[in-house]
Amino acid sequence: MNNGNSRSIKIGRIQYTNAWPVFHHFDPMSLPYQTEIHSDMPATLNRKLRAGEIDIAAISSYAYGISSDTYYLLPNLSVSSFGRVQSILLFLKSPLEQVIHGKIALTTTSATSVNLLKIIMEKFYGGKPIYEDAEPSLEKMLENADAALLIGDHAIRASWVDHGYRVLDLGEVWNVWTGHWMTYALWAVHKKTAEQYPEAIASLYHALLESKRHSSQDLEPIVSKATAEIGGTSQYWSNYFRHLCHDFGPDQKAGLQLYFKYARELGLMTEEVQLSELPSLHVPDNLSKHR
Ligand SMILES: C=C(O[C@@H]1C=C(C(=O)O)C=C[C@H]1O)C(=O)O
Repeated sequence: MNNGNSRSIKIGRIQYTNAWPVFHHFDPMSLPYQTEIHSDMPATLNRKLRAGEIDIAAISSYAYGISSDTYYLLPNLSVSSFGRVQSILLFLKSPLEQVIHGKIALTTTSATSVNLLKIIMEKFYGGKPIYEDAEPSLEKMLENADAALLIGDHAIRASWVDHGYRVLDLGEVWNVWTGHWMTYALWAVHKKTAEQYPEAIASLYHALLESKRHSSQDLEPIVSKATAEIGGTSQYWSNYFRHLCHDFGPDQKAGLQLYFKYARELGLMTEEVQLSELPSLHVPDNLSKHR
């Protein structure tokens, strides 16, 4: 159905399980306007949103930070953790003392975590490693690097293999050093799209919130789906989803602003970031089936 929109709204969906609680019960077909779903790795969605190839997406919080003037944030949506996240992992082939001055292979799928790793290596550990981008495949990455950073399901699968490498959970390291939350992903919409199609974006936003609410009340559907599609036990996935937080309140904002501050201090970004949220809108009945 096309309810007055002259074109479909293009939505970017992170393929990794960490975003499932927000997307699983989100049915774009139930929205009263046309949509197009782009299901991709975070780094691809960052690029597509930046290029205007999509209108609204879950993207790396770092990617939001460097383009925050052109996007609105969808309030109270994120992928965050307080401490261990279990899917942002540095696998160490060499001892840590060697890694911090050695070579680290970085997954090409990430933006937040590669910069979080730089903050940890350089600001917290006082090192200066060489970084090299690589496809997310642990053994290949470690062929000529001292350590390898993987995120999302690539990290989860690699953590199940009995390879004997020491593993650092970057959510945990961040929390130990700062006492803060860490936010890895945010939902952003082009200001232009939000201004042109305010009701469509508001109803889409409400559908995402509704999916998040549904998942938080009952993890079973996403736990079963993850077990069937990725493997592992239902205990593993229940524990994984329980440790993730998909809200974005004052505590998560404070942690993310500290990350942005450290990133600026290291020259990884230049501007201060205003977290400007989508202005709240009344969703007319005919545009929301999700209230
Ligand atoms: C929690 C995670 O957060 C992800 C990390 C991202 C990044 O490093 O840029 C982007 C999106 C998130 O989905 C994860 O990868 O497991």
